[in-house]
Amino acid sequence: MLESRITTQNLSFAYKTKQIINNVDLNVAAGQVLVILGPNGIGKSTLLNCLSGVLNKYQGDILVNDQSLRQLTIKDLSHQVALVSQGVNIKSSLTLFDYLLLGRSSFHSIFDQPDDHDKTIVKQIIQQIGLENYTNISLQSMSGGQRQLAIIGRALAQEPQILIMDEPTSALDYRNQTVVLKLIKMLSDQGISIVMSTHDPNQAQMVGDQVGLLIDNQTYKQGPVNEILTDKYLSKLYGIPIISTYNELVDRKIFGIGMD
Ligand SMILES: Nc1ncnc2c1ncn2[C@@H]1O[C@H](COP(=O)(O)OP(=O)(O)OP(=O)(O)O)[C@@H](O)[C@H]1O
Repeated sequence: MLESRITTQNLSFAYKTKQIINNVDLNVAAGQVLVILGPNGIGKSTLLNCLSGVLNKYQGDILVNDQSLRQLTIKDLSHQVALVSQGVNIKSSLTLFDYLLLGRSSFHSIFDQPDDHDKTIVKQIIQQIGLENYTNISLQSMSGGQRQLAIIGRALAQEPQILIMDEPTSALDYRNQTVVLKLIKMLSDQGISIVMSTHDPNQAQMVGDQVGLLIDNQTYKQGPVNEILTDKYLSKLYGIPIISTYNELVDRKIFGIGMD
């Protein structure tokens, strides 16, 4: 199977004069999960939108394997990189099945109809995200959490090598958070590279290989989970005491907020 890594070189981005991302060098090896943490408004979505090609007026470079994102055609880009955006408010009269089929459009010319292979893939994905009972329900009739799962499903329908996920569990209950975190693990085991943002360090501990901290608009720090996910770094990142304890039942650290 084709595997892809994604790296950035001196990546910077500004909205007009408002500089958000400054000289970020990140790297994700094939099949690895990089979890981005940082306070509200620091630039996580901006960074992920650059990585997925949604924002393209950045400085520096983004490389998929050794090829610049700027050199990829839209079709090649959509086969390499898919974005799971924070779109729980999308209103669409499309059924879940047809919405996911849209994710297959880059495999065909605009005059082609989806074929049986596309439909089989979409059915499999609907099972993976646990929405079989909603196959023929319109997106606008679904709950926010169900729509978040649908957005993940549509990205998977692109069969990307690199998945960029902006807070993919933010609207989900504990059970569906587990569904998505297990899916992330399974996809990375299959060689898919994943960059996701979250506000929950516990998720970084559960699925991350690497953690990237957007500390301020000038500083990005990336390293292995064990090195970066420490009480000291997290307390500094959020400006409040963060205290972890080891839980032997789940065999990992659990992070909590320290309140005096
Ligand atoms: N289209 C835009 N035009 C101008 N400024 C923007 C735009 N989108 C975002 N910003 C600003 O850029 C900064 C970073 O926003 P971004 O959404 O990337 O942060 P974030 O870390 O994802 O935040 P959150 O955790 O709250 O989702 C914020 O100050 C925001 O106000």
